Amino acid sequence: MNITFVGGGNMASALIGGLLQQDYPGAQIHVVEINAENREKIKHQFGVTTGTELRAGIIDRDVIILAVKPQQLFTVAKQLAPLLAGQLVISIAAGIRTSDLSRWLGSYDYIVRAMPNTPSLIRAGVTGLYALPTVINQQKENATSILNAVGLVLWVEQEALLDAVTAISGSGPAYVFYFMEAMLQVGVELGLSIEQARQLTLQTFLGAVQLAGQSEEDVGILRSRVTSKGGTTEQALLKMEQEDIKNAIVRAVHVAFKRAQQMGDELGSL
Ligand SMILES: NC(=O)C1=CN([C@@H]2O[C@H](COP(=O)(O)OP(=O)(O)OC[C@H]3O[C@@H](n4cnc5c(N)ncnc54)[C@H](OP(=O)(O)O)[C@@H]3O)[C@@H](O)[C@H]2O)C=CC1
Ligand SMILES: O=C(O)[C@@H]1CCC=N1
Repeated sequence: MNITFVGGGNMASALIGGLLQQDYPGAQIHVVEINAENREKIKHQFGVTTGTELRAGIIDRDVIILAVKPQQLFTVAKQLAPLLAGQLVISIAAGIRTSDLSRWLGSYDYIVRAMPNTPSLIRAGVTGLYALPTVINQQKENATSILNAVGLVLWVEQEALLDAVTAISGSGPAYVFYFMEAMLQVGVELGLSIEQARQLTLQTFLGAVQLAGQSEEDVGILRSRVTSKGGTTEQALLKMEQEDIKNAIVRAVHVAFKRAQQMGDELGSL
């Protein structure tokens, strides 16, 4: 499949990097990017062809992945509309509904909405997918195969659930990195070198994730196994409870979900 990315920023880079790591032929990937700095970065990092314009020849490809910011999608869609002739359009924009994108593209039928995440760069991503009912099976398979190359794929039947996917796994890596930043900070405050704090923190996340993934028990039980009576973890968790950390995280993730809905409402009215 020949793929054109429109927008070559953070998420497009993660997808392209993951695809190339899986031996996807770079010659089949083209990136349209208006930002000169990002365009150069993509060209040097991945060796794929780049350009600044949407035009026939670039767009007559099997798959077009829209990877601009949600606020930029309307303009891109309006430029793209006259160039479409049956290609599969995959939009990764948070919040933007397929019905609105279809309207901007002149009642276009072949749209899949995707919500990937940045670990796609190392093929450890996870992507939620939703297809307009008019998308043909072969195109759904193509979308699955592209996103499967960079991680796990999960189709949802109701498009609204993609806003939940956005709040959990789309934004999720940032929550994890935030927690890591806190652990690293304390490690250094307590006298470890940055490298030691980094090794301890990363291996702790990796080990905990692998343990949770391989265990049949739920994460609450796994947590209780770390928490020795009268020990250190108990004190740390007590402090977290007192500071209402879990509820703060719950509220924060709900806010991400609401923001996705809000972007869909606001930008969808264009
Ligand atoms: N980052 C993430 O983890 C994830 C992001 N997403 C979605 O992916 C999309 C991109 O996000 P992200 O990569 O973070 O954003 P970036 O800003 O890093 O990337 C978007 C790029 O597209 C460029 N661009 C803007 N207009 C055009 C145009 N008309 N033609 C070609 N290129 C254009 C931008 O240029 P300029 O900088 O000059 O505006 C920018 O370089 C968003 O819709 C986001 O919701 C989805 C899942 C995860
Ligand atoms: O922050 C954002 O809006 C995008 C969507 C999910 C991750 N990044």
